[in-house]
Amino acid sequence: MNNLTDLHGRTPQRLIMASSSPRRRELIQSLGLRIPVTIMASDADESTPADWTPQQIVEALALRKARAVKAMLADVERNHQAPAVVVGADTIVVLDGEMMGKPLDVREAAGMLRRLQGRTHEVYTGVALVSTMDGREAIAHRMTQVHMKPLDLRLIERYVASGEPSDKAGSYAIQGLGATLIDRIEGDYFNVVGLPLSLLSELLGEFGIDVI
Ligand SMILES: Cc1cn([C@H]2C[C@H](O)[C@@H](COP(=O)(O)OP(=O)(O)OP(=O)(O)O)O2)c(=O)[nH]c1=O
Repeated sequence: MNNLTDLHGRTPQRLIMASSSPRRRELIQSLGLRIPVTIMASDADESTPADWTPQQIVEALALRKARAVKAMLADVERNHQAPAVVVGADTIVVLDGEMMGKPLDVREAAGMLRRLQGRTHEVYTGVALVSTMDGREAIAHRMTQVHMKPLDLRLIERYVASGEPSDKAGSYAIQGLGATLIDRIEGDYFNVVGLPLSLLSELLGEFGIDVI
């Protein structure tokens, strides 16, 4: 027996993305995996102690999301035997050590963009995989540096009015109109969008799922 199978020699037969984010859904589906991929939003608590680092936060929240969906599955699928791997992810933006999640309203969105404009910030995304077969877990994160152009206040107001910032950490979407606000990045683009596909493929490999 190799380390890609559980004690019964089984490999995961399905993947469950523990997310309500349409970006994460599209990204994981873009891999075209041979096993079925389904989506299930988690109800995980996203509060964290004030002294945690960005790495600790994104890894812990990614794991909470994956564990919460695994627990929900145990309730709703008592008789479902097909072994699954649940994937959770969490993204935050960090400027000068200050962490930014999703804005509560347009005022906060504009405030975040006023601070980010003309500066370099970091985007952290944690990814966690949890097996329903044996409870095995794998957790990691990636960091991408993002250089944002200087933006004048009227542009920020117009961008916020577009509605795009509302459900995005740091109040911008690099995959949307926000692309025009970014000068350049260092690191994985998909990490900024919310699911680093390169890291995800490495973790899936540890669970016996080959992307290519
Ligand atoms: C910086 C940035 C973030 N984002 C998004 C990715 C995440 O969806 C969101 C960060 O919030 P998260 O709390 O990580 O995720 P979520 O609440 O949207 O979804 P779920 O917890 O159900 O998986 O910000 C972009 O889409 N583009 C970007 O450029």
